[in-house]
Amino acid sequence: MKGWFQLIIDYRERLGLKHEADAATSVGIMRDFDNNNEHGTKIAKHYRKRVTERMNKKSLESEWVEAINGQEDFILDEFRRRGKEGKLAIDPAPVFWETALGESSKMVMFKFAIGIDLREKPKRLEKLIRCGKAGIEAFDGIDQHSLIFEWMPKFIRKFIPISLWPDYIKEQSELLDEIIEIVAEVKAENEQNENESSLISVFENDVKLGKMNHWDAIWTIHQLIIAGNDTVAISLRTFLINMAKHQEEQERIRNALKERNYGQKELKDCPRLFAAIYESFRYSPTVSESTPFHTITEDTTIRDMKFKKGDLIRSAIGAMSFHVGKEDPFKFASDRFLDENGDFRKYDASVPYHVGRRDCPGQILANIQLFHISKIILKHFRLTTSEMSVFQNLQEFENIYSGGKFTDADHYLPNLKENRVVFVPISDE
Ligand code: HEM
Repeated sequence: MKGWFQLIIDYRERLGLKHEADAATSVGIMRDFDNNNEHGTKIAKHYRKRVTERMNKKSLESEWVEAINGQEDFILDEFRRRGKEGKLAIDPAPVFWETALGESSKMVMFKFAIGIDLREKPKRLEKLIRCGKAGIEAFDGIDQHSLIFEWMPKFIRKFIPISLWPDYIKEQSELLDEIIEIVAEVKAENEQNENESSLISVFENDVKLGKMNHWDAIWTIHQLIIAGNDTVAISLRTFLINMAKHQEEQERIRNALKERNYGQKELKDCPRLFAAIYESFRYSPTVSESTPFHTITEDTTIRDMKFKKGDLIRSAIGAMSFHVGKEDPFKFASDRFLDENGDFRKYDASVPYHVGRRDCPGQILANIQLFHISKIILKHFRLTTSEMSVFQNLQEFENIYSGGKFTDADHYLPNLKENRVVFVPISDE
């Protein structure tokens, strides 16, 4: 893991770019708190606390919901145009790569992290989206070429021409440059205006208070951008595919949304929609395994399996989801996530964001995005498809996923092979 970040730092040094930090912070952010990277561990704990505090602020939730609702016309126009008014089946994900992260104005993720309007800076927006996507692809779908580079001793690496270095290094360096510039802008703005309008402003204040340093703030924003981009886009795509494949479910959710004229403000205002989002996570997980940054904290035996303190483990999130509820696991049935009062029901085995000290710090924001963007789409479009197979057993389940080579687009997340949906405008029916 250290190699991944160290390579970006070495690349910048080779180009003569200023870089005071070593990879400690980023490694700490991405690895278990129990390792012996003291500075990284401290910063990882601190940044997670700050992200959670900010996400839990109810006063900010309405701002994000407003930001998403502000995308309604954009989402409507995009799907009508790309899907030729309901005549063409399209892959919805590219729209979300723009909306989940960006959109023309009030991007939710960037609004949360950066707090500035990128409408007048389309080049910056394009760069953040492109480099963020390249970051997660390189991180999760690491290939031999990158591994050899990461683990080769630095004194050998310095003789290798920069043109032969893996492409993602260049992109991650570009991303860092952009973040450095944005942080400087936010800092200048904060000097005139004391309020903490974004996570960057929060971190900037922490830098002043000595709780983190400048580079910790930069690396943390880098992590959030790469982790919060494709995950939301792919989850949205999968949810829409599941809606297109399961017409009755789709209709029931639409009816529930209509009851309040699509005015639901919070997740609890439409448990049926939230249940379907969780059923979609269960039925076709976005992230099928936790990160490998968890260690056993004391010797433990579970059934006949013995784990020793310090063992590295990762959870099979996808496999666990086959143990949620009593119903057939191969059946898409969002009712399993509703209790007898019709409220959302949780399960220990349903952990799309995993659990514990390294669980996903972006989950509140992600759920808000999934809920409100889906609501807008179901309001304006009936989703259909002719090309998707429904699976009834494990083998069929595996067959509908890409299972391809690392070079396949999107291989790093378990993606459905058939992913096109027809967006039929409801007003035109
Ligand atoms: C539907 C969307 C998302 C899903 C399914 C998802 C899922 C996950 C999962 C399973 C992990 C690993 C947790 C573990 O191993 O314990 C994770 C980690 C992480 N996620 Fe998310 N995530 C999503 C969206 C986001 C967003 C929007 C952000 C940023 C705002 C984000 C930031 C992160 C970060 C920084 C980590 C690493 C945490 C650490 O190692 O301490 N994620 N996510």
